[in-house]
Amino acid sequence: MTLTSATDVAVRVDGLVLRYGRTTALDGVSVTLGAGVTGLLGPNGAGKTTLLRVVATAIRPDSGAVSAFGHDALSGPGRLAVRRRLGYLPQDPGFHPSFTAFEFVDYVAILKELTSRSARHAEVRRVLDLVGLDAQRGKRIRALSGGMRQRVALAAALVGDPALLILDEPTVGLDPEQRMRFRELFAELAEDRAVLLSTHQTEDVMSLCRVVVVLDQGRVRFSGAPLELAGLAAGRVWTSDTRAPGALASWRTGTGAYRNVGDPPAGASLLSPTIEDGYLTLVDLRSTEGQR
Ligand SMILES: Nc1ncnc2c1ncn2[C@@H]1O[C@H](COP(=O)(O)OP(=O)(O)OP(=O)(O)O)[C@@H](O)[C@H]1O
Repeated sequence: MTLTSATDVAVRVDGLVLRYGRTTALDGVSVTLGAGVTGLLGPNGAGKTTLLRVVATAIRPDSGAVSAFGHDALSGPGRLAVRRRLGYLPQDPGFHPSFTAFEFVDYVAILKELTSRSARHAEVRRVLDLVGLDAQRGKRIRALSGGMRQRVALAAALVGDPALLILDEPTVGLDPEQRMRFRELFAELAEDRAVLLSTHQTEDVMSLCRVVVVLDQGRVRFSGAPLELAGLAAGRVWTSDTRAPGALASWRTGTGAYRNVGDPPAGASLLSPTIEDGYLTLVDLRSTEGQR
């Protein structure tokens, strides 16, 4: 199945609950993914990585359902069918530092059941080329920069041309130029694929995502277009000459004026909200800081 329109559902997650001991990491999460990039935002510990790992079939939930491309991802045969169609870039890809970039991606390709050596090697060259690492393919991973390692991990996720890409903070630690390159690549890949992207970068969400899901304490707090998320803060962002003590967030900007998010005082001079402002109105970071 190729995803031809944004309304084709690739993945359906329904009522996921997952506990680690006494911590409830997912508390009844439901989401659907179609073609395009779905961004996952949320504070540290919100459950983003846990959700990605469930969709990637790396861990099982305590309850709930996950289906992808019409297969039940929680049953044995369904799980295998789903695994064959997904690529996963975890936060820690488990590199063996003495492997070369080529060897690492080749090793992943073997795990992905590409048994013909020549076809597999052609695929490894294709994905390394796609992430711009063709010239570095013989370099050992320990000798690569952090950004290049991220690209190796992305190449590994792209082996076999998966219809579903699951990316856990793929742009962390990248410089702005590399982030831009990754964005270009994700946008291109997402034209006919479902991409689930966990990130703390609200600019990535604004520039890439068709849908953004905000998770907080294991629950979906928002699901909609990035502009709708920004719109939640309409009328709640204002500028002032001094810090606004009652605001959810108040900071002095480079111009010397304060930017405030929260309930404005009468007569405040309002600003256009960003996606970050919308996020701040949903997730009151002050109420959760002590718990994380
Ligand atoms: N293997 C584990 N054992 C016990 N608790 C865990 C485990 N993995 C995650 N948790 C807990 O589950 C909750 C959700 O964690 P998760 O890693 O999914 O959050 P996250 O949104 O990805 O956070 P971050 O933005 O920091 O990566 C947290 O309270 C975390 O401490």
